[in-house]
Amino acid sequence: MASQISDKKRPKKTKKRSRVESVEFERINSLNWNPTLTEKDDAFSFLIGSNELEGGFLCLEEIDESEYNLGIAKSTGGSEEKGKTKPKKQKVYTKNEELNGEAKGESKEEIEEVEKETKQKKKKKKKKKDRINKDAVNEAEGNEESLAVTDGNDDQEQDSVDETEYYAWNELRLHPLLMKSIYALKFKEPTPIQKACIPAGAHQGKDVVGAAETGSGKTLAFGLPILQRLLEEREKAERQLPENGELDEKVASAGLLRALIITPTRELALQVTDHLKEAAKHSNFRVVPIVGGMSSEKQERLLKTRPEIVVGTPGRLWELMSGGETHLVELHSLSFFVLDEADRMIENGHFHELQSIVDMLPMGSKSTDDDSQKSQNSETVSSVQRKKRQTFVFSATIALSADFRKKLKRGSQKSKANDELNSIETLSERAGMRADAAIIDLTNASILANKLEESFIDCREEDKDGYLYYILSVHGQGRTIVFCTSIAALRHISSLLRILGVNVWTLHAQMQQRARLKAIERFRGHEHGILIATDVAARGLDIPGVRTVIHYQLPHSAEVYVHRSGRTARAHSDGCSIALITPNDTSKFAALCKSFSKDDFQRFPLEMSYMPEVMKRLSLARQIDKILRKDSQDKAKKNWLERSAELMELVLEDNDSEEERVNNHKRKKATSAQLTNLQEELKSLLSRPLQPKTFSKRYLAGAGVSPLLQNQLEELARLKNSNNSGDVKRKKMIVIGQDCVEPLQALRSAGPETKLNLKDMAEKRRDITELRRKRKETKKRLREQRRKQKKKLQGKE
Ligand SMILES: Nc1ncnc2c1ncn2[C@@H]1O[C@H](COP(=O)(O)OP(=O)(O)OP(=O)(O)O)[C@@H](O)[C@H]1O
Repeated sequence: MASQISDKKRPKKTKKRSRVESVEFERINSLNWNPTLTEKDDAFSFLIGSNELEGGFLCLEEIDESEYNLGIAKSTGGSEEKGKTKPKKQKVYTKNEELNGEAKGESKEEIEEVEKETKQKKKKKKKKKDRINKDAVNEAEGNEESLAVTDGNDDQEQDSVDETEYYAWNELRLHPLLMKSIYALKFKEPTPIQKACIPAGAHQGKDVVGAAETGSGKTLAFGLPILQRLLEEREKAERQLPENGELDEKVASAGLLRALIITPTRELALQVTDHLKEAAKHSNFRVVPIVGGMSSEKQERLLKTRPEIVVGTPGRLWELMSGGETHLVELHSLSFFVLDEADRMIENGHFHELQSIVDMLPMGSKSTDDDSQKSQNSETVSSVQRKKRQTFVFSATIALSADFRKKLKRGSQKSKANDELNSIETLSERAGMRADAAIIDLTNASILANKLEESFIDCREEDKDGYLYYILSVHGQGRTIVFCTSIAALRHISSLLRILGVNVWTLHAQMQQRARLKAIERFRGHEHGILIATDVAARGLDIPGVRTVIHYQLPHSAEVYVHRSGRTARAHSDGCSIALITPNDTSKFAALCKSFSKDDFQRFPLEMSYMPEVMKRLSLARQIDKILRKDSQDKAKKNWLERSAELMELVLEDNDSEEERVNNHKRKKATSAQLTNLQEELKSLLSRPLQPKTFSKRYLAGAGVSPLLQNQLEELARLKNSNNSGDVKRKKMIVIGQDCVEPLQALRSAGPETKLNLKDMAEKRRDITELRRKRKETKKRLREQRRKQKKKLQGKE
């Protein structure tokens, strides 16, 4: 309907509108995007409202609207049913239609009611402006009190904000409503990737390829430009309205899908949704996640609320799109297309669906007849808007991908030889990325996060469990994520650690989505939590306070290593990673180091005197685990047999002889007694703190060291170390209060002797190979000599 209106009138109005637009543009550009709302600038106050559709992990986990008061319209998703979710926007459009005399089926009373409501709103708006104005006056009069930035809907949010602390954001000219969110998030300054991407994405309207280290704020680097442009667009249309009284086509496009963000994992999609919701809190844009593992019907209901921004995983998105879900197939209005963790997207398991989604996007500037066909169905958005769709492609490891590395080096020039279909470059181009895209690569040579300290422990395969237990119990401070490559390994260590009394949560792809989210939520809620995860948790998960990442098994690629390690040392924090390296891993590890251009790696400092006690406990735990595993396997087998028999209506007969039954019974009893004994023994060991066999001269360690004693010992260590400054290597004393020292702290306190120079290592390896070759040659020569001598002797005879 809206397009019918504008189509008829457009030719006459174009000139006037473009003049009005240019005046408006000038005015908007001249606006100081300072969050101090003055009467003149405060055109947004009436838009401020709470986004009722709050998501978050738990909301989505349960996703039962009634439990979480989501207020999702159950039937048609019509605006009337949305309740409080988007009332203001909806009313504005109704009014617009009325002004254009095009409103259908609206009675006079309805129109009067709308007018009445609009008047009330204006009154409210004026009240708020007065209040803000008063604040501005206070400020102008030199009142030192910081301005309280409040949400338009409630006065409870009275956190006072000292805007001067946020001056670093000024140059980015973000919308006041976005600045309000930034104050609430307490992000004092933009991160470098945000600084680089916001001008290009938000003000120059460019496509952006962004590469920056893990945890560097990439989500807002694409999220803020999207919100900024949507806000500007809305504001412009709102301002235009009273002047020409005509319905703006972009305003009419609200309620259509404007931004589609695709992430490789469900958890990441939910997290990005949460992050964007926080940023969009005051702008009233709706952000909805569409991910697998949750009921499609419920997600379809979420889509009926017609969110402007959808964040999803390729599988579920494609499932709904190919099923013709209305909101998702109306892509003519899409102005932003984002590939987060783009390099992961082109890997197996994601690519097919993603390609199908990309192929559904209108072709932008390469618009074809086919597109114009589609646009006939599009009621509201002009082809100009379609051509302006922005594409954002982000990842921390994009620069590690061979084809993109080339592109990043070349700048925005187009690739000449790009035959590979499943490359990020091809995918971006198919998604409509323009040749003048801004390419922003802030990754350093090693790609790894700056504040990340890396280390390794070289050990035998059978000792890995022991070292893992050692780190978790001797240095059990802060959150830790232990990464495994296989689910079998994950099950093995989580079972052992639980027997050893270490509380762990697990996360892997075979878990139900609900359980996956619960595990993350619980891990997030525990200051010293331990999460054992496969690589589903490697990308994007943003959990504050993760201090240590342990690679129990090395990942298959350098990219995954970067992302795993990037779960720590995020935002402005530091952290460390520890890789457990067995002899089988050495070549893989060397290749990893090579891809990060790393010269030296640090050995994690171990206090070996703990190991006898560690191994004693571990041996008991392994025996207990074996018995419990066997028992549960037997039970599962029995249950399966019984169930199958029941299904087939058969009666199971016990064919065992009396003697066999007695023996079985005896065996069970003995196993049970053995289990009790082992458990008792382990319990008694666990009741005592883990103690080193002997106190080393260099390390003072032990459980239960009080903070006071810890301080005194540290002071002593400092004194001792400064007295022996000449011979630091031998005499340096480190104080370890068990459970008080984070792995990072232990790593930093360790002397330079733990540094392993990889060049030296490679040289040594070369020397050894050379030595072996020489030995082999000598042996061969000797053998040859002996053979000749033997022949000679035989000839003489
Ligand atoms: N300007 C900022 N100042 C402080 N913290 C910020 C800022 N921007 C984002 N953050 C915080 O930094 C953390 C990491 O952000 P984000 O998840 O966007 O990183 P990322 O670069 O996408 O990481 P990854 O590559 O691992 O996905 C988040 O907790 C986010 O809230």
